[in-house]
Amino acid sequence: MNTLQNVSSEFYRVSDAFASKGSGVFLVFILSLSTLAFASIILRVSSTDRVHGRLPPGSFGFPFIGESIQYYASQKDMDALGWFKKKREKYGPLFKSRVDGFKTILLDSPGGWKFMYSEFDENVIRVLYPPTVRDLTGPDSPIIKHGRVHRVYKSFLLNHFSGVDVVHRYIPTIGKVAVDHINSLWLSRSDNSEVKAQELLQEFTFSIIGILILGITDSSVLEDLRPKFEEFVNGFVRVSFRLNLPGFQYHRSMKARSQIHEILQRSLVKRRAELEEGKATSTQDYLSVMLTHSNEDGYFYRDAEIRDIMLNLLWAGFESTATTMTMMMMHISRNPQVYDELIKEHAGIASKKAEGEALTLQELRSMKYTWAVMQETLRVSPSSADINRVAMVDLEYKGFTIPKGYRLTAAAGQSQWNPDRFPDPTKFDPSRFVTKTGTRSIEPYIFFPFGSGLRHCPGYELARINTMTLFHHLLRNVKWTMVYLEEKCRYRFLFYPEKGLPIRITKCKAY
Ligand code: HEM
Repeated sequence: MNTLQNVSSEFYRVSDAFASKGSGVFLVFILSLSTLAFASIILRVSSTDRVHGRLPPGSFGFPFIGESIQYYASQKDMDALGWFKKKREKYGPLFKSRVDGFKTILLDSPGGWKFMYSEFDENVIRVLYPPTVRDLTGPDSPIIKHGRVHRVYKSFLLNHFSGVDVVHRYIPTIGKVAVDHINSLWLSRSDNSEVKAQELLQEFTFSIIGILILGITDSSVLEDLRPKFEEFVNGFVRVSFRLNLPGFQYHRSMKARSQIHEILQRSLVKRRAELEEGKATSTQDYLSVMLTHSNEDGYFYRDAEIRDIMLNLLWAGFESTATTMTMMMMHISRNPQVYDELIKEHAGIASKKAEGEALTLQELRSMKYTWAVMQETLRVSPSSADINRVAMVDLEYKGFTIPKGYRLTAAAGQSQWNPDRFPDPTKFDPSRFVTKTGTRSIEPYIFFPFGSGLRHCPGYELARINTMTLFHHLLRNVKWTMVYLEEKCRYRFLFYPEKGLPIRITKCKAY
């Protein structure tokens, strides 16, 4: 084990003790120990590695915090002249730094990103999540697992969640939820009063995931779940010590996690009974699938695993999709020519359909311009700003050694905001992804909003269909204007409009 792994595991051990105990005596004891441990961490982190080979160029910056401040500042702001660019000019497309306490190798080339994504063997490169994410997602969470356990889970998920036949089944439900949502929440507010688009879009995404994944159709259950889920998510996005004590965000989020598990367990027990009584089908949603199908080893998931999987999917699918839709709405509002192109595309599709007829998968896939608008949204305002892995052995890349225990990081902004790859990067221009005759192909490994390789997002198709469907019905029925056209965006691991995108809605029949 090298220094970093010693440091990380020591840090995690101390942090584990903090996280699990709450008594006063224990706290005093732990506080003293942790002061010593922290001092030793600082000393050891500052010490030099014994590296076999040549490290990539760069500097680690200050002990422990390293260059985290510069790193996060450059992720917030699409300033092509920022820290990333200075580093690239000084060191080239592969450089070392220290971010979040980790000795980190930042990769800034398609070849480097391809290398990082080749998580071909968990004994070589692994996915890396911080301990708070590990705690909140749970011990049975498959996304933090590696190797065979992860692969079997992933293929189960993809078979039962993203296959074409499954997607066909989901489409009418998504269409119905979208129309009901617009009728009840958008058209009812079309008196030009101010409303926050972000909240409406979150409501929609939550209902879809609630129905398709958790199998919750009862709106009172969803209403009960929602505030608990928000508290749970705060544990990922707010900076907090990993202290399971009242007053700390970590404690509130872990408590919310237990409350959500209770709700999920009730849904699970209810569904099991409904399946036995023939009142539910084995494929009506992902909950039914998990209760009735075994994975490829012939193994049925335990209740604890099902709860963790459901909560993981809710977490992974909710914020990313809702935020992407919100940012997409903001970009459309600011670019009237994009709005006009969208109307043209959707009017063309609607003209071939009877009033109220559901969209088909083929029609959703034919929405090339809308898809380009969604991609351009994810380019300008990425919803996964960085992807992290850890080297499990000393790795060799381009004549350099990436030592065991080092973090490998691909920062979306480095690629997506680079003027050499995307000219005039601050301009919102969907034509980067689409031509008059179809989709424009993008060089591999320069744009990866849904990741790549083994960890590629399994919710990709769902996110796309949700967005295409909702915008088809929204553009048809309402016109919105931003209250603050120059509203700024904040970055908290995702980009959010600072004020929640207040808009005014009016009814319209665009096509
Ligand atoms: C616009 C919406 C979305 C974006 C931009 C997005 C992005 C991503 C990215 C970049 C990753 C890869 C992370 C890595 O390599 O470390 C990922 C993984 C994942 N996503 Fe999504 N996602 C979206 C929607 C969804 C939805 C709707 C779901 C499910 C309901 C979902 C479930 C997951 C899961 C479970 C993983 C982990 C996969 C694994 O560990 O193998 N995502 N997503």
